[in-house]
Amino acid sequence: MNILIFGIGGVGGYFGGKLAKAGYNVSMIARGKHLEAIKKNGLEVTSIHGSFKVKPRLITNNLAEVPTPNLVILGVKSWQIPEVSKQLKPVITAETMILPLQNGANNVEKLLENFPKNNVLGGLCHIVSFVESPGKIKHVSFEPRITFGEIDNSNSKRIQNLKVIFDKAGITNFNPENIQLEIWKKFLFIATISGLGGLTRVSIDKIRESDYLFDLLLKTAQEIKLLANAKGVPLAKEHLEKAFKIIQNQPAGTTASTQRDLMAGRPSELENFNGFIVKEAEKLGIETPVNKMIYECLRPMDRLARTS
Ligand SMILES: NC(=O)C1=CN([C@@H]2O[C@H](COP(=O)(O)OP(=O)(O)OC[C@H]3O[C@@H](n4cnc5c(N)ncnc54)[C@H](OP(=O)(O)O)[C@@H]3O)[C@@H](O)[C@H]2O)C=CC1
Ligand SMILES: CC(C)(CO)C(=O)C(=O)O
Repeated sequence: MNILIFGIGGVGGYFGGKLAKAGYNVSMIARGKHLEAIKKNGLEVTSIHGSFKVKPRLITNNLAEVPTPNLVILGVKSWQIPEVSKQLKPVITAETMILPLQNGANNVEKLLENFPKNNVLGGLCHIVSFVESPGKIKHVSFEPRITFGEIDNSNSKRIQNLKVIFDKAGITNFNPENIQLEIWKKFLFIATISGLGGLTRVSIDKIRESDYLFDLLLKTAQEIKLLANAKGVPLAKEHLEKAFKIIQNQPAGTTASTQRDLMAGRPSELENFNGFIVKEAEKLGIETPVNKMIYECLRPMDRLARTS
């Protein structure tokens, strides 16, 4: 099994590192100082579940050097998927599985613009991790977990094989009955806290302390549920309640990664979060005024981050 990890950031670095450590034939695509550091010293993963260092079979920025992959795990940001898909095309065969782990609800759709259905899996992950310095990944909280499945939700042989691979690598994993629902459950949680968090620039506890802001948070989530339902995704009241239980239980000081990108003036996943909600809702004739307000307030900042 040739595994290609494209993007060795917090997510690609942690899960790719675990697969390489388990002895799988892992190639990694990275760039810049990070690439040089991994080439020289290997990939170092500092984790609350046990730190380790690995040398992947191949670390490069040149896809032409990579052995034909059976599995590609995408560790880039969601807005990078279209560009990365174009780069990947020459190495993808009819048998290759492409697994996106990004936050966001339309990563599968973006992949399907470039690849046939058979190549694309649905996926997401839970972890809090980041590049600490070139060659070093830090995992600081959450039990890391990959949720994955066929986009038609069938329990195929290749999905069963993938489960064995993740199990052998010591990666907690979950093949749900409905991968679209899982993607939207995560999206409901992450898009809700990221947008308003980015706009208010305060951590979750400060939002919880304000009745006004907490109500806005709830309205953001209700609009996401409305959109999901209009798209045929059975996101239910109980999922919304569960997401808010998690929001209620987040420790003081918690911020989401997209919120941190927005606050730091880095390009963010705004377009894939609130931007996607607003545009998709407009197509379906659904009103999403709270998400629109958040999106339009943050849009100039995100644009600036991309041009500066
Ligand atoms: N980090 C986390 O805790 C979690 C993140 N997620 C989601 O996972 C996705 C990835 O996030 P995260 O890992 O944090 O992102 P990072 O920015 O840490 O990692 C992305 C990596 O991809 C690299 N990359 C992008 N394009 C290329 C390219 N063309 N060639 C080589 N390398 C490339 C980036 O390099 P460079 O720095 O040079 O741009 C960077 O190292 C996002 O959708 C995020 O929302 C989900 C759950 C948790
Ligand atoms: C909320 C969390 C940490 C869960 O994986 C996440 O996805 C993010 O911050 O982007």
